[in-house]
Amino acid sequence: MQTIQDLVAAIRPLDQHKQALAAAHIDGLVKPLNSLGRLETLAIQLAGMPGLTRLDNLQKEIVVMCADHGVYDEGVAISPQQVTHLQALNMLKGTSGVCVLAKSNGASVLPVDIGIDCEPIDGMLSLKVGRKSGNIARGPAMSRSEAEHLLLRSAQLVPTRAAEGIAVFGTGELGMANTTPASAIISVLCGCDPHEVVGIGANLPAERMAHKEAMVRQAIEVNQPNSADGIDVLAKVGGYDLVGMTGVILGAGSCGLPVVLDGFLSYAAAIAACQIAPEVKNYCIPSHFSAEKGSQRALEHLGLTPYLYLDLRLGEGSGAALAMSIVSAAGAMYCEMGVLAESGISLKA
Ligand SMILES: O=C(O)c1ccc[n+]([C@@H]2O[C@H](COP(=O)([O-])O)[C@@H](O)[C@H]2O)c1
Ligand SMILES: Cc1cc2nc[nH]c2cc1C
Repeated sequence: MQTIQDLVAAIRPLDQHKQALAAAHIDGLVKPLNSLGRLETLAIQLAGMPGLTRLDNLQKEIVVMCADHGVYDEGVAISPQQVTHLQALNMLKGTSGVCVLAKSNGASVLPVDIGIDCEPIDGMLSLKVGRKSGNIARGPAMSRSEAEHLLLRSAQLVPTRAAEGIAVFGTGELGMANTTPASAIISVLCGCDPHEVVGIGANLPAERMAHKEAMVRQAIEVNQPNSADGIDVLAKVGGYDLVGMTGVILGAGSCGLPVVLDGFLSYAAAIAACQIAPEVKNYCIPSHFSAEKGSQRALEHLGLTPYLYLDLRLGEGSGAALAMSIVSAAGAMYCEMGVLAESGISLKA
């Protein structure tokens, strides 16, 4: 993929003919009509994706974009910044929350250093162009060319992993303070006040919330991001991990493959991806409703209804990992259920 334009142009609409055939197939399965609810609409969504050749035995992977954020220095998060580095090591060891949930749902985890504030980590894929993004409360997170470079490199991970058999991608992240840039992205692209979207992140005390909100407001004022240009918004008030997630979403769309979103950070990335290429929404599968404050607003903007309501707010891709089992179940239902016509059952009394 040479340019962002190529990436966007490769995102095709879902195949409506295949979807109509899939809907008819599902209606003929041995069950009352529509009784598998959203599992049925999910299978129809998957059936329309040009990159999926089969729906059974789907191989799944969560790509965890790990990065640090300059805006951490403004006191917008309480976890020590080194947690990004230390928890990235746990990603490699398999002891992080997402690793455990991915394993129990038959998915692999691909941790990526896309800007952790540390020396290169042995055994970890690196797309790093800097050790942490710029402080958005004082200037841009990165240059436009850095954002474009990282977007393309992240998108390229999808065909690379798809060549190894991965069919379903999940968006994960890790980055202390990243709910601050995510709130800024959502405020700008949804056209709403920061007060509507700024939340506690990883347990910011109530007395620091007004300051975090002020920093989001300041970031937008200082940088003046153009809400009609998703890349400008990501570069000015985003962060490396958020750009990486946006790249994975666009990359999945360009390969005609599904991408399962995680929580608040992936809502921000998905909103940016949809600004850049609206067609990519068809490839997005929501997972859970994050407990972060701005979730309702962000999901409304995306027009997506999550499958799981579990009060999760860990991030890392943990909710995407859980929802992978729903994606697999939709595929199994589609491929393995018996058909009414061969069952001797008539639905009419
Ligand atoms: O996924 C979510 O909805 C979510 C909500 C709040 C916090 N997080 C995680 O917590 C970190 C960001 O929180 P904070 O307070 O440091 O901005 C980052 O590593 C995220 O993975 C994640
Ligand atoms: C331990 C820890 C793990 C995390 N995973 C995502 N954000 C996190 C924040 C903390 C503090």
